[in-house]
Amino acid sequence: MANDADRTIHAAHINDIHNVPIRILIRPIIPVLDEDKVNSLMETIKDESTQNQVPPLDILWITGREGGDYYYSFGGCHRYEAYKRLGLETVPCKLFKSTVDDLKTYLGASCPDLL
Ligand SMILES: Nc1ncnc2c1ncn2[C@@H]1O[C@H](COP(=O)(O)OP(=O)(O)OP(=O)(O)O)[C@@H](O)[C@H]1O
Repeated sequence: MANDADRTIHAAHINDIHNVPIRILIRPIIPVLDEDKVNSLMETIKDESTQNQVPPLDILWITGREGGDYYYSFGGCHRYEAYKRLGLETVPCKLFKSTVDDLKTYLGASCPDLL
């Protein structure tokens, strides 16, 4: 049985991991990165025997008024950067179906008008 302490609140009941194209992820927050950590993660991800040690990113999946899908990503800054620098097309993600109200709790007045 999985250890609940290893899971975030968002992903606690979501088990499916999807390979999501990195180009469709919306990341509104500019991270402050620890370069050593990004490099170390790149090494771990590159090696097939260790890449499963890196947990998937948690994504807020929001459907807009016109039916479009928006994939917001907040945490996982170092993992995201490592996948991006490796030139990988997709990133393992857990999708959490969310609403614009959820998004507002992250973005406040910067929240886009999706609904
Ligand atoms: N070489 C590695 N360096 C750092 N973390 C690693 C490495 N290999 C596996 N991991 C795992 O990857 C995850 C990294 O998550 P962590 O919260 O530290 O950073 P992040 O979420 O990518 O960035 P941030 O917390 O800044 O948004 C951890 O679960 C850690 O155990």
